[in-house]
Amino acid sequence: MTIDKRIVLSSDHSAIQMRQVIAVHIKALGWQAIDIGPMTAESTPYPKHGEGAARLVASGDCRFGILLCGTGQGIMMAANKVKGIRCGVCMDTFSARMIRQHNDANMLSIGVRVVGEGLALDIVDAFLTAQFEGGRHAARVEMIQTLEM
Ligand SMILES: O=C(CO)[C@H](O)[C@H](O)COP(=O)(O)O
Repeated sequence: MTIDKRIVLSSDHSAIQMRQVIAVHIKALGWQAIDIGPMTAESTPYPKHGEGAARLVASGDCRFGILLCGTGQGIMMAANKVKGIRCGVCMDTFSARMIRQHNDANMLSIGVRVVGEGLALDIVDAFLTAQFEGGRHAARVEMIQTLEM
């Protein structure tokens, strides 16, 4: 399968089950799920899991990344410290669509203590089916990239 179809998944201990549900879901949609764990529910710090997934996206090994923690916020903050990552927390499908269309986000973060499974899967679908619109948005994304230099 090409890199274009590879999605890295990671979380902290709060989201082991939801991560597995999302992995099954995206595989059914034709994506390859690269699940880098953690595999047990033992307490584990979200920054290292956010960073690990972000490095696979930033290096080009994976097209997208999906992150999960209790609120989605901490793991998103960690991922966004990695150069080249644009990750947003989404709790609704509109935002999930817009972070692709306007922000060319390459990672999505969801708070599993905030949204239920059905909505989380809809958020994933919205993120994966939307396309970056370019145009006026491209210059703005370039401005974000300039901040990384
Ligand atoms: O949402 C999170 C980070 O933004 C974490 O999942 C949350 O802080 C973990 O909390 P706890 O150790 O009480 O399970």
